[in-house]
Amino acid sequence: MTPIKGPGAAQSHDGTGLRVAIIHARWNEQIIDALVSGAKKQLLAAGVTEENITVETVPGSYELPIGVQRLYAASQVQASAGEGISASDLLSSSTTDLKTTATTAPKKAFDAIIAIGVLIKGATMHFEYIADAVSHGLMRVQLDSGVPVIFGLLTVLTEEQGLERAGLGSSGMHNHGEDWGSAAVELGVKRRE
Ligand SMILES: O=Nc1c(NC[C@H](O)[C@H](O)[C@H](O)CO)[nH]c(=O)[nH]c1=O
Repeated sequence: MTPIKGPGAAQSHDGTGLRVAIIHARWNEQIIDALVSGAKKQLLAAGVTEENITVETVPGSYELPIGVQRLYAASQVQASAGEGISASDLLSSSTTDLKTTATTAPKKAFDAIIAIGVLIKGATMHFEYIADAVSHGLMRVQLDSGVPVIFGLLTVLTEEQGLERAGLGSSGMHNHGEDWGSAAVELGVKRRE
């Protein structure tokens, strides 16, 4: 029987020419790395080129909203400044701890940004406060800036739940990062229309 819960039938969108950023926290790296790989795999499969995918990191999920905000703003400056200005020069001038891996500035601002983090419930209320702050923060950045921000924050109660949702568990659950990559392409394409 087809499960009721799930992302629905896959749609196909042409990601050619899209510029997408993946910004991820560095906590719980084994799960993070699998999620980032899954998202990147879907971006490439949709035609987004390697040079149009920028990967950034922040210390933890709590830094994702400011990281997304600063990264998008830097890409807008890049777009107005044109080629040749390295993104890291632009970012370093903004006294942020974000360092992009880009070497030359593509002309476009990001069409979509995927924010990836993994929060694992501990013995205190820290998990709840970060999850709430980051969820609202990413939504605010998305609506204020107009750039689609794909919500890639896993809020899991156990390590096993996190491994399962990164496609690393024994249940065969799919890698949720792939859903996020597909969502970034769809929203990026629709934003251009
Ligand atoms: O505590 N657990 C986690 C965590 N804490 C750090 C937090 O996001 C932030 O970086 C620091 O508080 C400094 O601002 N960050 C995560 O991504 N996952 C966790 O499971």
